Amino acid sequence: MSAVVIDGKAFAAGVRARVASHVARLSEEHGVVPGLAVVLVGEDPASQVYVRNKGVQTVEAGMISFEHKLAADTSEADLLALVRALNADPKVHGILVQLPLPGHVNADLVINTIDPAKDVDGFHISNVGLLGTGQKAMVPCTPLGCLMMLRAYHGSLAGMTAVVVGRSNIVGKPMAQLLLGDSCTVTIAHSRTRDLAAVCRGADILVAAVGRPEMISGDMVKPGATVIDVGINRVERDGKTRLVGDVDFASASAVAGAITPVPGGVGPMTIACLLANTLTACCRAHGLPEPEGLTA
Ligand SMILES: NC(=O)C1=CN([C@@H]2O[C@H](COP(=O)(O)OP(=O)(O)OC[C@H]3O[C@@H](n4cnc5c(N)ncnc54)[C@H](OP(=O)(O)O)[C@@H]3O)[C@@H](O)[C@H]2O)C=CC1
Ligand SMILES: Nc1nc(=O)c2c([nH]1)NC[C@@H]1CN(c3ccc(C(=O)N[C@@H](CCC(=O)O)C(=O)O)cc3)C=[N+]21
Repeated sequence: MSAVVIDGKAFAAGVRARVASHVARLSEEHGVVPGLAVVLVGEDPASQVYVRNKGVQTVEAGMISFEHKLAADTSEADLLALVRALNADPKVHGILVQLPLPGHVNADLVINTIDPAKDVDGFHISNVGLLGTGQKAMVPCTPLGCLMMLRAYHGSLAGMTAVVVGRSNIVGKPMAQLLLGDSCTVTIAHSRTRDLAAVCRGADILVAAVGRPEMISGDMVKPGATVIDVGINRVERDGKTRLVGDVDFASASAVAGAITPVPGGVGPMTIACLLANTLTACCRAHGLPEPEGLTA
């Protein structure tokens, strides 16, 4: 069997087009333009590429992009002061502080200083609590993008067995909450899980968010399962730097029913969902109707 490849890049282009048309309507009918502020501390090359992509796509969607690039040795106090200034700025509807932050900064403190209504990453404890209790929240972009693709492919996910490999606050845990919200039977696996292969083989939906290149191989996949590969790993192959996922695409796609590729899968959807969250935050801030189908 050869799996259907879920085209995240095309899917993301569709989401961005829907965002852009809603943004155009907002500015025509209400004179409101959504604004996204992205804060990058330090000069990690991968983060710089990612932040640049976000800025370009924000502007392409008709929104305003505010980029704040700070030196790696910026103090925690200065970063907190910037976050508070962005909280108070009415032109800014969404705030994203790129992670990871340098070690001398308390990342939890920074994230929890963001106004929850502007927390387009959905990492603030208020949004985490709202999501966990099934209330309206800002939903983390990467898991939201995965959920959108799963819903589009399967329709209802109710009753399916889902396994999420990885328990980080930014991917694994919120992914599990969203799948539970869609009535999957959810298992979260991690580095201490016994017999990971057997756990994974029970999954109708297998989400890999591990950060280990090509760790999930075809023998860990249930025949016909849907495999979502969140991993973004830069590896050296034949003298070149290549991007690979946490799933061994060649062996897994021979067994799975559907699979997302890397690149061109979850990554582009993450940015599309960031734009969708910024639009949603803007609509909520102005008491205007929210776009449909762009939230969880
Ligand atoms: N496409 C996108 O938009 C995004 C992609 N990513 C990518 O997703 C991946 C995961 O990111 P993130 O969640 O931040 O990573 P973290 O490093 O925060 O978490 C990794 C998780 O994987 C688990 N793990 C590590 N090794 C194993 C193992 N051998 N067996 C089972 N579980 C294991 C860890 O378990 P334990 O808790 O026990 O240590 C941990 O829970 C990375 O490749 C990252 O680059 C991340 C964000 C967005
Ligand atoms: N506060 C915060 N929020 C995040 O959402 C966040 C973060 N910090 N820190 C880093 C991770 C990583 N992440 C990616 C998003 C898109 C691609 C992406 O677009 N990837 C393209 C390829 C891009 C390339 O070629 O490098 C693809 O998979 O096709 C990758 C990675 C968001 N993250």
